[in-house]
Amino acid sequence: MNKIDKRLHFLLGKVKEECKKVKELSDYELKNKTNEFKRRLLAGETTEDILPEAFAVCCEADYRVLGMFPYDVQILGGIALHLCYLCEMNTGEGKTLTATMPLYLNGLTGKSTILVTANEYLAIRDAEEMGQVYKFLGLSVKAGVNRDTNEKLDNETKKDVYNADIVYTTHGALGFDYLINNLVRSKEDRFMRDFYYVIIDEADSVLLDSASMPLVISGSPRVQSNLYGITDFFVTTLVEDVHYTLEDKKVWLTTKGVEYVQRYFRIQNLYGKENYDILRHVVLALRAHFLFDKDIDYVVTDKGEMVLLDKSTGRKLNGMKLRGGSHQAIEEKEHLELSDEQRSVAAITYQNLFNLFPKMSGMSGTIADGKDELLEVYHKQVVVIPPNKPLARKDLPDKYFKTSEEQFDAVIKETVKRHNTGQPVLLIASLISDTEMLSKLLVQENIEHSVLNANNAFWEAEIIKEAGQRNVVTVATSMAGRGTDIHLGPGVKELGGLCVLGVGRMNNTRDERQARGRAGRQGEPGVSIFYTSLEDDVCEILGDDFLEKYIEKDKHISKRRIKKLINKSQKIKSESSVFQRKSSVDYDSVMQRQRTIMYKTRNDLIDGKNLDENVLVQIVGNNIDEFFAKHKNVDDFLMNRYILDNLSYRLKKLSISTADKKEYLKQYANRAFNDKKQLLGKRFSEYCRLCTLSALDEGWVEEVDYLQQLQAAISGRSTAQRNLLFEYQREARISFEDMEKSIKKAMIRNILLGEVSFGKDNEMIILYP
Ligand SMILES: Nc1ncnc2c1ncn2[C@@H]1O[C@H](COP(=O)(O)OP(=O)(O)OP(=O)(O)O)[C@@H](O)[C@H]1O
Repeated sequence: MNKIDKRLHFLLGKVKEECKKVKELSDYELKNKTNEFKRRLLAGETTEDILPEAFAVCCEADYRVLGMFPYDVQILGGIALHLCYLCEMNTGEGKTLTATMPLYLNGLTGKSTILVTANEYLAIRDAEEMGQVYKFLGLSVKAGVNRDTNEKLDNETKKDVYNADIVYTTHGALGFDYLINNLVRSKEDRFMRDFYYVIIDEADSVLLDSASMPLVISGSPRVQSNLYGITDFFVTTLVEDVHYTLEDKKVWLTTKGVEYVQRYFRIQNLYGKENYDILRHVVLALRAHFLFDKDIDYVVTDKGEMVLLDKSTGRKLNGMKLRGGSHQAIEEKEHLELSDEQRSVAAITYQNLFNLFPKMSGMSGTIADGKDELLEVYHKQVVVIPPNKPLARKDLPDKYFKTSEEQFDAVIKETVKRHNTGQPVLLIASLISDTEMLSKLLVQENIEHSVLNANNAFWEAEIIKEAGQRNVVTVATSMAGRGTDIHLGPGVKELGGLCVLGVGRMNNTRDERQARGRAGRQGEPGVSIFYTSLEDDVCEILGDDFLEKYIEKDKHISKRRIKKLINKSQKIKSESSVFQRKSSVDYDSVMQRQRTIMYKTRNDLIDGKNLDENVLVQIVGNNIDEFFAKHKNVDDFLMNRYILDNLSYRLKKLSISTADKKEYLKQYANRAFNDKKQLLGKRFSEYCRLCTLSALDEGWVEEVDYLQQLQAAISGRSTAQRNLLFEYQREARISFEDMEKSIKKAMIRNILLGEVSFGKDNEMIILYP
């Protein structure tokens, strides 16, 4: 037993001792423990000190309210979660109940305690079901999402939600709320407390699979660029390996390609700042043509709309847009009407979101597969909790086929065979098109079945519940592979439990283990088999030409060879995902550093931190110095222009010498500043704060948008000679400095040129220049 396991078992022993004592308490006494714990925490005891007792109280409440007493392994898991490890517990071991203990303990601190689950259905279900326990013990609990995902919660409701002792929500809702909470303009509109403790359910899916897709809040549309059409055509004239290189799902221009762009667009240096827009559009068009495939990455609907597909589940991602112009570039390639290109107002990745929690933990049935990456990126250790009962599921060896035709044929034969005995069968495929094909073949065999590839987690979960009944056949995309609890109907155990048939190699082994994990829950019997072929989506990475050679009609190829090729493809695929995620961490750390500074400054301003007037005067002076540095000859016309644009709408001649123009402007500015100060009296500092906030937001929104685009543009530069990350960091630093300068200008302009009036509650209304 290693050191961590020893500590967990030691604490488990303590909890079990306390459990014996707690059993004797009346309901009233048990509930009263919550107040006692809160008092003791306030008096200086730590959560670790009270862990054994608090866990015991929660176990007893779990039993009295839900009829389930946590097993020892669940208590172990709960302790590991409290100690902020990432916890692997087998699928079906009861992670939902496990989480009640650490959530209760951390909820006692009065600090924000949150559990994020994979979808709205689970968040609402768990808040309701597990919520009964917390309510019984006197803690409040809320779900942070609505049943109807289109219906958004308003800020007042959100305040109520995030003030609850324990919150169940989804990672998406939490991320967006965090961003929205940092866009508010006044203290009263804030609805979130500082983060404290989080448990991430299906942590590998959130921290790894969803990690590189940032959450982005979009604002007003950008003016539509007319470069999409030209660059789209231009890209069709390029020759592979002469003008561009395509490798491992990446594409970039060769030196010859760069020269060709320069000739074609008649520009000197494609990488010069002045040609940034051309570079960006060429890169976008290259990616649209060579990295995005119709019917695999996206579909075009009858209405002529491009809709993205989720590669791991095959779902249509309605309403989801690629960022930084990629969406429009693909629309252009497909000759569709271009949708509005929205500016990014705020963005964050999950990695950075969860790193904001001083205490972060997670659980999943399949997290140990990613343990090295999790340690490297999140500095988090994975702890594997043994199952309560030994696993009785039989995971049979994968079956290998040359073509998808043979593969589907074999799956259907196996389904028919098992179905004839009454055993329930769950077929899980990665792509929507595969589920449709399976369904067609089942109809031909006259087998009744349900197909789950819709976009509604509530509905899905209800149907999948039936999947364990006698004679039931269910076809689903891998979205049914996580978090769904399939109970066996009467007599099914005797038939061997649920049979999971996986169709096609998945992108990583974790998804496969999740799919198998629908069977054999809680030590029940079950069976799983995967059917794979060279035409599986993962094998695409080997290249069409290469594959065609093998798939040719009459050519013989041994099963061993097929197995080798498929294993290799999955390995390449998951390694390239790891690489992509690591590079997205590096890129995002730049934005994270900037965001930390900006949010801190913003929060200080919203919280009423006053600006030092001397500093303001100094900024005015610096702005003027910079103006003179930029313009060698400042004549009267330029001077007046500067005054009108920055200092005052009314030009008046001051009775001081204009011999030293710089000095004259500084005096002018000082007077304007003092006039404003006099006009506003006591409310001057509040006014300055609001003006600064407005300038800050304007600058930051531009920067966020720019960084999003910069990342897209940079990724298309030749990787051979350049360190892309380094270039990105350098350009990001320059743009941050530029932003600081423009914020300083805008804040002074706002202060000196802003028009103030007062509303009926005497609130300040400012019309910014
Ligand atoms: N201590 C317990 N006593 C009795 N039943 C339990 C206990 N713990 C969990 N269960 C039951 O076990 C089932 C599986 O629980 P749950 O869905 O939380 O598993 P899971 O670990 O989240 O699975 P997955 O990894 O698939 O999400 C549920 O039906 C639950 O009611």
